[in-house]
Amino acid sequence: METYFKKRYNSFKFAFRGLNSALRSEPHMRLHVLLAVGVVVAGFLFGVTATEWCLLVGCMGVVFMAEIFNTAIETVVNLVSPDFHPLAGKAKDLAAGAVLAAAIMAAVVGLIIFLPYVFSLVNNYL
Ligand SMILES: Nc1ncnc2c1ncn2[C@@H]1O[C@H](COP(=O)(O)OP(=O)(O)OP(=O)(O)O)[C@@H](O)[C@H]1O
Repeated sequence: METYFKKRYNSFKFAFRGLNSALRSEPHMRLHVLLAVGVVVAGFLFGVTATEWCLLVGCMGVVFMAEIFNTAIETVVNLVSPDFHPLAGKAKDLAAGAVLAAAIMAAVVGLIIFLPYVFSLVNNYL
């Protein structure tokens, strides 16, 4: 039983090490976190609904996840193919494309949620 809990504890420890490594080594990851903080601040300022919070948090999670997978794929590609190879390039381009797709979708969801709040704020001041 102790071994079971020790293994689970280690799994979490390794996963947090992965998160820490992504944050420390990836400038893009830090940018995503900065943008997410901006979204959370805007969410509180505009008083978005519970459903809107769920959508925003879901989008942030998908972007973080895509960026971390992208980093993992880049790392493995660098390990197995340090020299130039078209397939290595394709794998990295695909992983980067996944991040871009997630970021575009998150931006669209953000605009759909926040634009009406911004418009009503502007209308109140006009
Ligand atoms: N071993 C390789 N063989 C062929 N093309 C490669 C190789 N390594 C990188 N590339 C090409 O260069 C691009 C940039 O690769 P790089 O490893 O610099 O990632 P990056 O853009 O710095 O990623 P990030 O900024 O997320 O760390 C890749 O998307 C790919 O097109």
